[in-house]
Amino acid sequence: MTATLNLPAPAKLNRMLHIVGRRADGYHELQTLFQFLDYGDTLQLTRRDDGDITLSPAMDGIRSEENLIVRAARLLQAETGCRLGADIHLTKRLPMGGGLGGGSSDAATTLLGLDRLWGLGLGEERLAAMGLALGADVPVFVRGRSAWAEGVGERLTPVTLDTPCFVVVHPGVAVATAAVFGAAQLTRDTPPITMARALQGGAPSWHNDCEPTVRSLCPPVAEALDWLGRRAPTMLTGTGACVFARVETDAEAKRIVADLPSRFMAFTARGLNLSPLHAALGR
Ligand SMILES: C[C@@](CO)(OP(=O)(O)O)[C@H](O)COP(=O)(O)OP(=O)(O)OC[C@H]1O[C@@H](n2ccc(N)nc2=O)[C@H](O)[C@@H]1O
Ligand SMILES: Nc1ncnc2c1ncn2[C@@H]1O[C@H](COP(=O)(O)OP(=O)(O)O)[C@@H](O)[C@H]1O
Repeated sequence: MTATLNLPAPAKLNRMLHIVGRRADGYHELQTLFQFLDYGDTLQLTRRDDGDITLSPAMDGIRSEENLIVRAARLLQAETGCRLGADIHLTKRLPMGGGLGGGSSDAATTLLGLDRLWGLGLGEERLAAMGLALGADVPVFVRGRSAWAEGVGERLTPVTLDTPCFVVVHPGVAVATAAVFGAAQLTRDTPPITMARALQGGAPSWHNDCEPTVRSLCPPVAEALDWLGRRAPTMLTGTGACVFARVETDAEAKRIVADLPSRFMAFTARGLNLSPLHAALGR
């Protein structure tokens, strides 16, 4: 059996995001379209026979046992009684608190990668349920298909979206998801729509209900929205901090990035309907 796997942990974008209510436990009910990007982190997973889980290099500000990668590995051991372990090396490219789902994607790659490396053969159903225990955004990365999501993001319907080139701008700050959902001014009562209606309108009709709140809580995000918005139709992803624009050609994307003020960071990427993780695993 293979002892080492090198696997991608792609970024996601929320192509639109509506907040349609609030549950009794305080969590917000969403309607959102998730899409993957051909850009993200990379994990190298090497099997160990002694049950230990190691993660390198250390990530600033996150203790190893809090890291979603280590938590995903431990959860898989606890749920299955598997006595194998792993050395995990992370190449981190996605900004933390960026709305690109980096931590959630790392967790999903750990679940699917160790399932393969340890020969567990768990189905996607069980892996997605374990993922949900780690975070609301983990199941979509486990499923690996562009999706219409409802609830807190766990009720997923696969969809096929357009796959344009995007410019993603990171304004150099992190946005705390809890601060956005705790803000008094947040719109929480957008009337629910059907998936068919969301898809029918297409990109020009899409918006993110978090955007006005994040704009006022976090001026650098407002600046990034305005800067990119002068060049192409721009939106916030998730609760930020990253903003993205859909562009017509790779050349246009490169022109925009070449113009970038030094206070921002940016990358270009293509939208994908199948996660590169699933492509790599042949799922
Ligand atoms: C809203 C999304 C859209 O993709 O934003 P991003 O995190 O990607 O920016 C996600 O679903 C976020 O999911 P995730 O990042 O896992 O959120 P968590 O860490 O579980 O939530 C942090 C805090 O935000 C609040 N929260 C989160 C999700 C939600 N649907 N309703 C909430 O009220 C809760 O107070 C929670 O304690
Ligand atoms: N492997 C990981 N990568 C990124 N963040 C992680 C990881 N493990 C735990 N976290 C925590 O999850 C938080 C959210 O990170 P991330 O998923 O990158 O942002 P977002 O949810 O905005 O897309 C981070 O601020 C960090 O405290």
